[in-house]
Amino acid sequence: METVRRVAVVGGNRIPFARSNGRYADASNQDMLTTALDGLVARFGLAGQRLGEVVAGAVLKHPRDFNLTREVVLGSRLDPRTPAYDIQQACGTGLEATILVANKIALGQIDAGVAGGVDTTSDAPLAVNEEFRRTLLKISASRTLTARLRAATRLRPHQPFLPETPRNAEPRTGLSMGEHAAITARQWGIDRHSQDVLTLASHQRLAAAYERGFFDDLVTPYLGLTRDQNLRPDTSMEKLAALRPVFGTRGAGQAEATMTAGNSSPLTDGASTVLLASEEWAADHHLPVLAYLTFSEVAAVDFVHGDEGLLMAPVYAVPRMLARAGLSLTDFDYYEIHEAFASQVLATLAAWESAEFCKERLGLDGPLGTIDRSKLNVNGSSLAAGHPFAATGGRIVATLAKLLAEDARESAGGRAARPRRGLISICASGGQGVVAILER
Ligand SMILES: CC(=O)CC(=O)SCCNC(=O)CCNC(=O)[C@H](O)C(C)(C)COP(=O)(O)OP(=O)(O)OC[C@H]1O[C@@H](n2cnc3c(N)ncnc32)[C@H](O)[C@@H]1OP(=O)(O)O
Repeated sequence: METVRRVAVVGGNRIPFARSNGRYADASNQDMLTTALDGLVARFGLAGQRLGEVVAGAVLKHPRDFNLTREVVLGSRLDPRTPAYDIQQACGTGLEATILVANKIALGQIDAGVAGGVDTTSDAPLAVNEEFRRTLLKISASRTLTARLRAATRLRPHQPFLPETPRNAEPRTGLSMGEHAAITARQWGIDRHSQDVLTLASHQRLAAAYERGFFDDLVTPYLGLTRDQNLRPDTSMEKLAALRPVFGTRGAGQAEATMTAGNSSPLTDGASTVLLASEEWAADHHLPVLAYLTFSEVAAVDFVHGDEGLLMAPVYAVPRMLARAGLSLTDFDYYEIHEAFASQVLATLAAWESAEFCKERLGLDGPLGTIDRSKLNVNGSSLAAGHPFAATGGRIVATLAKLLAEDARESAGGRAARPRRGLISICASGGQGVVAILER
């Protein structure tokens, strides 16, 4: 059995995130992820190096992208002998990829690797309709001309013109992510004003972070974008309050619909990567360590048969992880809670603050705790930056690792100080949640 080693986050690189059908409308997943990876290679002097592995993925993937990540490695400046493969855990993909690479490093199976994710809603895959596809398969599998002609008689002129587009909907319920979040918002009584306050803070904090150069060594300009295209530094409570609700507007309770295009993350294109390594590998390559990935957890909720919110699985994953780590919810300097929707972040916090919920559902004696809001998403999150599904995890890991490193440097002035800690929480479709702890 190998010894468990500490896993270092060395750094990250992403491209600015673009609005759907915005600046990256003509870019593919492969183009974007290759650019993000090559930026990482350039930043850390990895050209020609053979890494342990590269793990990444996309939520919306074309059939042509058989092993997208391997194609990306072959198109990058890494040694082509670097193994690579795709994973998919919805919006948890980037963080799950990070955990996979980290686990192999911890077990001594590899010394360094890259985790990443990419998504485009502009270049989404289109499938031909099911009936047409089945007929084409039958024609191509037919062995004789007669059989082929017989299969071809099932073709109908309208079939080729009815493509199937991917829907941002949960297969088991047919509801969109936003509709699910609206149900949860109503269950938890999350009001419009609180959602807009969180949204405004996200934009203001992301803008401030860009202004002070925080992202200078995390984001590489691409196709004319130097910062996230969705960022609206000039947004205001008045502008947000003027937007009309877009989710929860049908059926019972429509009068209380609170979710708008402002307080929902937008459809986004983008890619991110993170370099992870053993401490020895980082030292051998003269690369400073930003932070360490110490714990992770994945949970799932039964949103199909029960009354659990689709995006509420992190509510369960976090306390389990805290119990294993011997920590409480308030033992953190920073909280990175992915902002799929402002209402979902606020419902998550409300659940942890509810004695009743924590007793009944989490088996605790009382509330899990209340977090200090000034420590939440201090450099903005998905409401402002956008949310290219699989790329969000890498954005968050790299951002938090750098934040912890900066903070440790500033607060200790070089002296040994208490460890700095950050919590990552990402909700994913399918009723799942991926969470992790970074320490410095
Ligand atoms: C998938 C997983 O596994 C887990 C998850 O993360 S779940 C989350 C997955 N993601 C989603 O579900 C995406 C949800 N978002 C959407 O579907 C779409 O963005 C949306 C339906 C909410 C809005 O779409 P849209 O109408 O095309 O947005 P958009 O045109 O940008 O904005 C509408 C208006 O609001 C305005 N607006 C948006 N944000 C604003 C802000 N912060 N301040 C001021 N105005 C704003 C825009 O300017 C626009 O105004 P005009 O019509 O006057 O131009």
